[in-house]
Amino acid sequence: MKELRIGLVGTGNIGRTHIERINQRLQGGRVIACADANFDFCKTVAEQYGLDAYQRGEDMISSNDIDAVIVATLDPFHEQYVRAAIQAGKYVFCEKPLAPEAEACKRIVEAEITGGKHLVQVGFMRRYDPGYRQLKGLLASGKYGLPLMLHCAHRNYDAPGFTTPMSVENSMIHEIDVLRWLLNENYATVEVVFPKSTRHAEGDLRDPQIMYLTTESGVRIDVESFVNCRYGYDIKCEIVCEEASLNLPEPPNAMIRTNDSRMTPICHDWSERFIDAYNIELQEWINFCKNGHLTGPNAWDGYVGQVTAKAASKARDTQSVVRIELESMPDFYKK
Ligand SMILES: NC(=O)c1ccc[n+]([C@@H]2O[C@H](COP(=O)([O-])OP(=O)(O)OC[C@H]3O[C@@H](n4cnc5c(N)ncnc54)[C@H](O)[C@@H]3O)[C@@H](O)[C@H]2O)c1
Ligand SMILES: O[C@H]1[C@H](O)[C@@H](O)[C@H](O)[C@@H](O)[C@H]1O
Repeated sequence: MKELRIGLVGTGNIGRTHIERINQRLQGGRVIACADANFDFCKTVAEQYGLDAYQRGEDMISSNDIDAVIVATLDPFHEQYVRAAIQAGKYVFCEKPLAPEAEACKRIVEAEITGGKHLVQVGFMRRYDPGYRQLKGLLASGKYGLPLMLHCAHRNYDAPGFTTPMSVENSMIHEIDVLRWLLNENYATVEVVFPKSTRHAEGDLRDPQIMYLTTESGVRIDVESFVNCRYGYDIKCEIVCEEASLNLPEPPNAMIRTNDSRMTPICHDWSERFIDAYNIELQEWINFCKNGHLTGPNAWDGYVGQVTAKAASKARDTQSVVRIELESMPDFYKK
């Protein structure tokens, strides 16, 4: 295959950044078509980037002009397009979460198994972030003893329209996935507690929230989600091991001395903070689609994430510690 011809559904914020990175920076693939429920906007995006515009995502996905699909719509609409891609036998990269509900993720898993081919990759881009990859390498080296505790924070400058469940399902889902990948084990229990809420939280939103996870081997994790922190985009991860504390590196920035102070700027949002991770994940996805072998986060990882998120929702609503019940991984995903 010369160039992977990609159709993208969902031309919003991240959809457009993916079009730009694939068509202007990455190799071996090209977004040639797009679709969006807001068709007028979709046409302006198509015109800007020289793409074909489709009113219905399903029509684009089944078109013979398309080899592979990217889904970047709002979360509740991922399932319909991922399943349309599976139906058409096409590789599909779905932005996280695979779907907001565990049941929807399970339907995707079942459809993929029925189709008999690994087609789905989930946009858990932190697995590709050079900093998290360093942490994974340090843990694997065995030099620092076993991990015992993790202290994490996930802060967004703001999050218009966010609801209390979204802090887990849409935001902390990144930690749920990347920490399971880092530690190479599943979770056993989850609890969610609420500190005092910020005055910047809209409507009924409880913000910040703290999620406590324990893994099957007993590692204890705390993750703070603060989606209206109002100072920037800040992602922290400290892994306390038997003989060391391992810390996620921050993107480098020059320190500025000015106005009687020292200042080091930080990122404003995810698009700056994880730019390398997005580039690496999509370049690898294009390469793997072309040689017919996906290795990134799969539909089962997406499902496990939402089973954990569902347990977290129950823990939040009941203010109790909830056991995470996960069936064993199907053989299909062990290959
Ligand atoms: N990996 C990351 O760090 C990251 C970062 C940002 C967003 N995301 C994910 O990407 C997705 C999009 O987020 P965003 O910030 O770009 O949102 P956005 O609101 O900017 O864009 C969403 C787009 O989906 C379109 N849409 C809504 N319903 C649709 C439907 N039924 N069919 C087709 N199109 C539909 C909207 O018209 C809009 O253009 C979300 O799932 C989000 O969780 C991931
Ligand atoms: O909390 C946000 C995360 O920090 C980003 O990485 C995106 O996933 C975005 O969709 C979330 O709302």
